[in-house]
Amino acid sequence: MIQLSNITCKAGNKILLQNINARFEPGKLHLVIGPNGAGKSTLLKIAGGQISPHAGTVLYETKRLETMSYQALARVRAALSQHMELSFPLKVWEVVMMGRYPHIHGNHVRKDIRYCHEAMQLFDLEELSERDYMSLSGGEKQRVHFARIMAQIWEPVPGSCRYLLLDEPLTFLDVHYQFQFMQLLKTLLQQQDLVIIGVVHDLNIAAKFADNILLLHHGKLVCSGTREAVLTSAHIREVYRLEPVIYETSDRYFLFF
Ligand SMILES: Nc1ncnc2c1ncn2[C@@H]1O[C@H](COP(=O)(O)OP(=O)(O)OP(=O)(O)O)[C@@H](O)[C@H]1O
Repeated sequence: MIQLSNITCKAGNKILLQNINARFEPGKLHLVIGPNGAGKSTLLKIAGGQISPHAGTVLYETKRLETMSYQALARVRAALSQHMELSFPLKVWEVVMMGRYPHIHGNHVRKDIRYCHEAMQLFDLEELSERDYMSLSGGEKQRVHFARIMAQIWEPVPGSCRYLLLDEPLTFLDVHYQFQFMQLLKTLLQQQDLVIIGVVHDLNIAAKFADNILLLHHGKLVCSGTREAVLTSAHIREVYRLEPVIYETSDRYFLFF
């Protein structure tokens, strides 16, 4: 579980996040939505320990995040950033192996190779394993980074959850891989020690896959909960200045604009 309590974050005089309280339990898919500039990436970076808040606390289970060493954190928490680019020649498997660095003392061992191989299988990357990363398409590169971050937290950690933070993971993916990726997250969540928080822009993706949706606007948490509670006409109008038509049946929930 990750718990954010009374989180406030500023840049100069600008308030990026104001008094955010949120709890991210394992086994559920938590998706953060909100318009451009709402504070979604900032929230994710604070939850992942990449930036520190000006006020408030971040707990990983019962541990305060700032008491964890960088290496201890990197062994349990993997983050996919919005702008991850590598501009030096590496093979695909070498990029995936970078995920294992927090676990490696000296050279990688057989176990690291196996985990990377399994992570690449998960994202259909076996055939690309020897390819130069820089020669890949945007969607292929994105899948390499999925494999890298999964390799980072492949092994369950005794006494701890594992945490996966995904900032706009669906960018670059075609609709097939978008759905495949979201389905895969749901499957991974059957391992009850995984906490997954993602940022997405597509409200229908959030409606279809999220167990818990957090709606941010101007650095404030407007509301959180189920799709029926969060993706209402009133919230969409207030935050996105659009009038949706909502189609709802017992198992489906769509927004049309
Ligand atoms: N270091 C900084 N200095 C000044 N302003 C910043 C800084 N970092 C972020 N901001 C501002 O804070 C606001 C929230 O940024 P953030 O990246 O968290 O938004 P977001 O919801 O992820 O947006 P998007 O959907 O466009 O990616 C934006 O207005 C951004 O310009």
